[in-house]
Amino acid sequence: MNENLVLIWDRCLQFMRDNLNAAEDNTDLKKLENSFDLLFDKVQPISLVNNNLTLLVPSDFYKEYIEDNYLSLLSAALKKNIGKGVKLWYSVMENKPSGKEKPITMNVKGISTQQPKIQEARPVLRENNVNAFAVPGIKKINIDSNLKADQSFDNFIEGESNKFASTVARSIAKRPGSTAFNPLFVYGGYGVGKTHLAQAIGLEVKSAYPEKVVLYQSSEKFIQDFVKAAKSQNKTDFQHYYQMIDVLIIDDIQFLSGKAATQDSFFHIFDYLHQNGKQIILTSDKAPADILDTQERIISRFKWGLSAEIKSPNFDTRRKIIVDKLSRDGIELTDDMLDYLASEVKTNGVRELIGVVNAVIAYSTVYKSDFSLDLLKDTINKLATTQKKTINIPYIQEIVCDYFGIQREQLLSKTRKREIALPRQLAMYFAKEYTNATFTKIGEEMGGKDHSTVMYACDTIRDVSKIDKELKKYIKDLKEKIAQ
Ligand SMILES: Nc1ncnc2c1ncn2[C@@H]1O[C@H](COP(=O)(O)OP(=O)(O)OP(=O)(O)O)[C@@H](O)[C@H]1O
Repeated sequence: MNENLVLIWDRCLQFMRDNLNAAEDNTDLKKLENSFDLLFDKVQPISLVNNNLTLLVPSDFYKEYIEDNYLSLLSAALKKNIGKGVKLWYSVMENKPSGKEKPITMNVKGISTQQPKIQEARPVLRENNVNAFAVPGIKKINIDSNLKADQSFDNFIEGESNKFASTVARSIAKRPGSTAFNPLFVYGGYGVGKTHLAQAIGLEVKSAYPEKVVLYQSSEKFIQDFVKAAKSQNKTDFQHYYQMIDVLIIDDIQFLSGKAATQDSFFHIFDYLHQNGKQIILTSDKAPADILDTQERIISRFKWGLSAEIKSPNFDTRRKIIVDKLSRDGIELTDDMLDYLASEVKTNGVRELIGVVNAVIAYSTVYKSDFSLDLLKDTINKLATTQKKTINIPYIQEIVCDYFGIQREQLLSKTRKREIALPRQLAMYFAKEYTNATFTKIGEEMGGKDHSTVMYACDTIRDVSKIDKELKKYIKDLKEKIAQ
């Protein structure tokens, strides 16, 4: 790289940094200070020819984030260090929608210090292409968006584990369907905040653009609706319904695995929405490449926009979440208590952390000013003991196998022999009764059974136990054993 260019760019960065640091009275700029190095570390100047400066950026996200947040600062830095009339170009590294791994670069015009106007980065994504599934005469309808008011950006604590995903989410919420992040594919482990973030986008869009139709849907509901529609020959209506949505959020998209017909329908909905500049947000417990039994054309579409991972929160983020949650309930703990909580409760997801904080809130409300570090430690120990007794699917399987004297492998097998099939149905029934697991999740843990098999098992046990004395006794005995 040209040494002179490096020096000039360094001076520009320094100018921007200095001005962010000085912006004590401007909270918006102060917020940007935190992301400055994170962002500009990955940006390189690659040429400066005839007042045309080209920056190499890892993806469209960087270009858009720079232009959304640093436009005037960057413009001033270029003017000061290079002179008037500098034109800025971006060279964007990215994966092609075909899913090919090899990065390509693409030159995109950016700001000019004469006319600091934002240029469209990828017109091809924003064109209103003619779409193959257009149905004339579709009218907007009022639907329940399935959004929960408490899952907003305001309640979402940012930290290293989710910084990237939440920054992108906020960008999308400002301009749904008009950024390059379409679809946004958020993935990560259990309870790390994927649903919360996806819901926050929906809420923000609804508040900024009330006329937009936003729909949050679990993939289970999507699959159930599809199956119902297919049975009653209403597949076209099903598709049309989803094609009316402006911002479609589908949670836990990995559950579409192995459902070829639902995938076909999803494919058509996806293409229609994408081609019409509608925003699609998907969450999953796996990265696109790790999702099994899903058509390649769908996996490649997952990669078209942006995949953002949310990881388990680190100490700092856990601490911030705890402080935020407590303060909402008007509770203050001392620093050593907060440190203790954040370091001891190292659950993977945020869900368990919130469970523990709720218990702490309950105890501190009872003990008030007597709630000390020792009492807090005691509370956490008690919780740890109770948590060991948590009823989960493997625990239910163990009890059922013990009771009927069968092996776990037999329980999870496909055999339809009554002496195995009945315990299996009972295990499914108790899994639904005693855990929060979905039908799909239970099916997965019961040896890869379909969610409809689990639904059928639960219905059967419920119905037959009303008249069958033997089954009634099994249920009574097993209930006692599970609760012990
Ligand atoms: N960063 C965060 N700030 C505040 N609350 C959070 C955060 N992350 C998660 N939560 C809370 O933790 C709980 C679990 O989060 P959420 O349901 O979004 O997880 P998830 O990743 O979708 O989980 P799953 O894999 O089970 O679907 C929710 O109550 C959510 O509000």
